[in-house]
Amino acid sequence: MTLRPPHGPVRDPAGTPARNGSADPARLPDLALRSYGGSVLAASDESFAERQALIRPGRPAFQPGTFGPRGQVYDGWETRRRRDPGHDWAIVRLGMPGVIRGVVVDTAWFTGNYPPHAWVEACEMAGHPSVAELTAAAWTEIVPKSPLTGDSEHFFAVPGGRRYTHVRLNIHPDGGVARLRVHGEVVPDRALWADMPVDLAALENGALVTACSDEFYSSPLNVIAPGLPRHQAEGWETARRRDGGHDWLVVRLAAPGVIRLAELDTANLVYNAPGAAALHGADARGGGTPGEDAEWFDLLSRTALQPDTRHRFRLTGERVVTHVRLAIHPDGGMGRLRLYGTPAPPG
Ligand SMILES: NC(=O)NC(NC(N)=O)C(=O)[O-]
Repeated sequence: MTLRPPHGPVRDPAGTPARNGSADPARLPDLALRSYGGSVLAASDESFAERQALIRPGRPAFQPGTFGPRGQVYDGWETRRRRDPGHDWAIVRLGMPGVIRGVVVDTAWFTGNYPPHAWVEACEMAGHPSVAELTAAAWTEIVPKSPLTGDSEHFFAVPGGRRYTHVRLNIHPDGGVARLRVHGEVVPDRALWADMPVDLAALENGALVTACSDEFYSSPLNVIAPGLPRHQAEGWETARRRDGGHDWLVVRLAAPGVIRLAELDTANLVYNAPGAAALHGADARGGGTPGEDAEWFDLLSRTALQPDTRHRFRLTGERVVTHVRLAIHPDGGMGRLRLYGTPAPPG
C-alpha cells in the first residue's frame, strides 16, 4: 500500500520503493505544505511569480500565452533574470516541524527559465523567529548543489535524523521553481501539549496513516490533516466497492493513549458517504505495526453515519491504544477523523 500526497486526486510521484517496512520518503507528508501551516517567509526576489506558490497543494497548472504585467503567468516562484553575481533563495517555515527524509524540487512548466542548479539547507529554531533571526541562524546543507532540468520533478533523499523547523531553497543563478516538497516525519514540540487532552490522530501531533484499503480518488492522509476539508478531494475518498467487503485505514497515533472522544466527519461526502463506520484499537507498545491479523478490539462498534455530518462519539473504554483502525461500510471515505484523548504516561 502506498499513500498519495494530500489533496488528491493527484498523479503518483516517482518515488523509491519502501525499504525495511519504512515508508517511502516521497510518500511521507509534505511538512512545508501551505495547508499544513507552512509559509515562504522571505525570498531574494519574486518579480515574475510569487514565492508563496512554492508550497501550494496540488500539481502546478499552466496556460500558455497568458500574459500579465509581469510577463507569462506561472504557478510557481520565479525570479528576474540576474544581471549581477549571486543567487536567489527562499526561506520556508515548515507547517509541521520534523525529520526531513526527502525533498522534491519541481520545475514543472519552467523550460527556458528553470534554474540550472539548486541546493537546500535547513535549521531548527524554537519559538517564532523573525526573518532577521533566521538569516543569522546556523544552516545545515541537506541537499548539496545539484543540477536541475526544466519541467521535471527532482527527488533528493535526505539522510540523517535531525529535527528541523525551516528550510532554505537556493537556486543558481535565477529562474523558476514550481513547487518545493519537504517530505518527512512530523516531530511536534510535546511540551506544548501541556497536560491537556490532544487529538492523538492529528498529523501535526505526529500521527500517521500507515495503511489503507483504497485511495482511488484522494489520500487517506487527508483525514488527519489540520482544519476542515473545503471539498471532497481534501478528504479521503475510495472507489465504489463491488466485492461485498469494506474499506478501512489504520492510524498510528501520535502517542499511546486512551481515547475519550472520536470525531468522524463525513464533510463534503453527500452522495458517497459510508453507511456506517466502526473503530478498532490495538496496543503495539511492545513494538511493530499491527497488521490485519493483529488483536484489534472494539472502540466504537458499527454505527450508522449521515452524509456530510460531523459525528462525535464518547468512548468509554480504558485501554491504551497505539493504533486505530477506521472501518467504513461499505466504501466512500471520510473528511476528517479526530481522536481526542490523554497520552499514557511514558513507560
Ligand atoms: N514569467 C516570464 O515571463 N518569464 C520569462 N519568459 C517567459 N516567456 O516565460 C523569462 O524568464 O524571461
